[in-house]
Amino acid sequence: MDHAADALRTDLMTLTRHVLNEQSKHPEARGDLTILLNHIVLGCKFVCSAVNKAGLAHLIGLAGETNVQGEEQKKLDVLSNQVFVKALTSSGRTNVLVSEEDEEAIFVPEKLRGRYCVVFDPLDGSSNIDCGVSIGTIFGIYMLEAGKAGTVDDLLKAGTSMVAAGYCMYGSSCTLVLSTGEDVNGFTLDPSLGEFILTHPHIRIPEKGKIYSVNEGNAKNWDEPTTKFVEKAKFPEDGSSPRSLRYIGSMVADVHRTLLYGGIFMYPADKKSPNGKLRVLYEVFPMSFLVEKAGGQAFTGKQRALELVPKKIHERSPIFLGSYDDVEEVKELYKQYGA
Ligand SMILES: O=P(O)(O)OC[C@H]1O[C@](O)(COP(=O)(O)O)[C@@H](O)[C@@H]1O
Ligand SMILES: [Mg+2]
Ligand SMILES: [Mg+2]
Repeated sequence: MDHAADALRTDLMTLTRHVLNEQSKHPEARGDLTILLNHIVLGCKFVCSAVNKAGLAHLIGLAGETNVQGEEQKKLDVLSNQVFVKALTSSGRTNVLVSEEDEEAIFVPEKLRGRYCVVFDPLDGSSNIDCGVSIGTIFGIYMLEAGKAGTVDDLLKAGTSMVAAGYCMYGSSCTLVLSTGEDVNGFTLDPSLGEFILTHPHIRIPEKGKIYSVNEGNAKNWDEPTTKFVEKAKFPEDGSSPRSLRYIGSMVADVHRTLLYGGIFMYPADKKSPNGKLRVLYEVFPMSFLVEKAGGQAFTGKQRALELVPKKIHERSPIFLGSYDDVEEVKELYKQYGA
């Protein structure tokens, strides 16, 4: 038997094939989610190619506009948003869209309308664009009843109602991490083939980590549980080695490392930002979904992150996510010291 050829047949899995395999587990499925995911993947490939060329093509610069968060938009933010709105709308499978870059929700015209709602951050970590550090796209998917014209209320629901979530990281390689509700799998883009290949099957986050990830520049404004956690990470009381600090400042990259190596990523509340910085719908929920599916936990300082019910589409929340034991420690500290 030709073992090499056999290994190739069984081990080489493209993202397209993987999504079709997932679909086949649901005999009633009509392939709508598969088509939608294909369009998201197309958007990711497009943005990846733009990110790779950005420095060369003088694409980077100010677009002369500000987004709904009051931040200056880079051209790449604008371009990524346009790419995803087009990719999602033209899939013919979406209904209501919420993007970080658009103040209002987008309602897909009736002739293109499908049953999925998508929330997304088209370009996450935008302060890192100019220095070539990893950035990404984050998305979460909800399903409506068939034939229904969605409203914003269909998205103001607990994160537990998402049916799929993922992110694509534009870094030293382009990596897409996806969960359609069971396990979490990572795919790396082979740029010459133009295919995402399964490189990280069944991602499981280590139960306990040795890394903590937080913007320590905000430390003077933190609440007591966050301060205590970081103090213990640096000066362990049990004589163990201190944990390492890693903070990239792109949520996608910081969460990706946390998923693979373990540890905790946090963007806590502080005196200046009592709701933290990260947005519930298209940052906190999709990442919490992936971390939970990989065996970790996600906590807001008050509750399980996915049980939060947002009141506004651009709402923010504090977040602590990562290895099960590390998040458990944070939960204990909130019990002990309160917020
Ligand atoms: O610079 P800070 O305050 O540490 O914030 C970093 C966080 O802000 C973000 O860049 C916000 O995302 P956007 O770039 O999509 O606005 C996250 O990716 C990151 O975790
Ligand atoms: Mg973001
Ligand atoms: Mg963004």
